[in-house]
Amino acid sequence: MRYGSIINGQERNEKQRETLEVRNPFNQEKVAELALATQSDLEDAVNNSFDTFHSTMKVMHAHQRSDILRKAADLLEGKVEEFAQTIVKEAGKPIKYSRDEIKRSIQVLRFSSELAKNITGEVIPMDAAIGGENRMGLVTRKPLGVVGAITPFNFPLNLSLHKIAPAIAAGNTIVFKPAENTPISAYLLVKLFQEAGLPKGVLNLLMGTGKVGEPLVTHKKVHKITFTGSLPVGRKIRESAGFKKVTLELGSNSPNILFEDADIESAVKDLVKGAFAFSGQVCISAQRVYVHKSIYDSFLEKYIKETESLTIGNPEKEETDIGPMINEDEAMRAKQWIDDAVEKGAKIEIGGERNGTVLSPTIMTNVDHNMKIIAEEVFAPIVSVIPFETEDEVVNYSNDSIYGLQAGVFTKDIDRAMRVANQLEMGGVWINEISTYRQDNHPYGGVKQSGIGKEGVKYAIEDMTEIKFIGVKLNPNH
Ligand SMILES: NC(=O)c1ccc[n+]([C@@H]2O[C@H](COP(=O)([O-])OP(=O)(O)OC[C@H]3O[C@@H](n4cnc5c(N)ncnc54)[C@H](O)[C@@H]3O)[C@@H](O)[C@H]2O)c1
Ligand SMILES: O=C[C@H](O)CS(=O)(=O)O
Repeated sequence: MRYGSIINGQERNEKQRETLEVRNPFNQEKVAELALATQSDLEDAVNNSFDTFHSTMKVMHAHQRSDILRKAADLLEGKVEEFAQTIVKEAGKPIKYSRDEIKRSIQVLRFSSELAKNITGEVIPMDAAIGGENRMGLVTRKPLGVVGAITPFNFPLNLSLHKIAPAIAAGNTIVFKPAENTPISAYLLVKLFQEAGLPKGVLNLLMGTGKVGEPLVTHKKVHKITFTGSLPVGRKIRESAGFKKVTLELGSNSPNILFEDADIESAVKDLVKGAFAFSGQVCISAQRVYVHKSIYDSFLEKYIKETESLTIGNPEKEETDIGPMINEDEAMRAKQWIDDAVEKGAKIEIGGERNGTVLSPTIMTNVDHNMKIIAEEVFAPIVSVIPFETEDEVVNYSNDSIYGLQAGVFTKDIDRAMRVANQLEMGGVWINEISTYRQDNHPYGGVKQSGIGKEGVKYAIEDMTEIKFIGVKLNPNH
């Protein structure tokens, strides 16, 4: 199948277009061909989104936007398997995790549908200021206009919906540039919205690489860029976006801390999933596990044993826990980071083997903060287990990073849990839960170089609207 951009409801898929192949990361079979967008498609998409904002979207009421989002959720509920199988093929995500992603996506649509009807403002007590008597002050929320949404390969449906659904709820139009390796779910999503009754031009789709992402970021008619992806690209976007609002959801090297009173059995099970789900290609994947020295040996032994029980192989199979990475270059890069750490004195406790795009789940010890597998975002099935002695020490270790997205703290002592949570330089901290856990309705987004702004439907809507003050001077004699 060949997939093209969709602008004002029309697909642009002519034969003479430059194309890009999409290959199944597990077996390298050709899954699809992408008909790439040109500079003139980009102009058309942005202009059409701009015009649609001023015509269609400005007169579309909250209850209509809410209905479309709810209808999209209902339709997606009937297509879980079609979308899940697509993500298996284009991203190599094991089927059970692909289905989880679709189920979360349905919730994102439902939260957005509900919140579309609840975008409220406030009334300011104007007489609180001397001279403010007989005045009324209203704080209202207005949509921004055209939102440019640029998304990554690893949660191609849910992370796209975390931008598109709140943007629609808030009354914006969207130019959507999905990752070039996972364009099919993006295409199906735009079709799903068409079926749900979204007017053409509200959601325009541009197929292509960063080459089409760049001019979207700098375009004068785009009011906001919401980007999820890597730090280097995020940095570029920040520098070139000018006065636009920018949300950046970037990477991390998430720490998880186990104190001596942690429930080891359940932490072990959760941290296997937390480090290795989708081969660690999750921005909040458990990358650093700090374990109190009194339970270190026992934890490590159990952690290795549980990791041994994972099933590695074809992501289409129900029993598969670990499938491929997105491509061979990425698997080679990760393997090289392991080798580099070993050269510097690290030990592989389990894993460390690469077969094409598949890297076996790897636990490392004897690591230090100068190794890439600790200091940088590993984004692969590699986790390091590190002993610590004191609370201060582990807080310092955890904060010794350019990133700060999410962390996990495991202890039965609530005072300690809260003390540590407050000291961690993170966008979010889970207590007795892994860093990798995310619900779609809590604020989500990093500090430091993990990003700017928040998602989680309510918070994305806040970032996709502008506060507008309206003041009225009343005549007390009327
Ligand atoms: N914080 C989060 O919520 C979150 C969630 C998922 C993934 N991520 C991060 O995403 C990364 C992995 O995803 P990826 O490999 O698809 O990321 P990536 O940065 O390579 O690509 C993301 C998107 O940006 C586009 N792009 C590339 N260059 C561009 C440019 N110069 N201008 C505009 N757009 C450009 C790509 O085509 C793609 O659509 C990891 O670093 C991961 O941590 C973060
Ligand atoms: O990859 C990072 C994602 O934000 C994880 S999740 O889809 O939000 O759980």
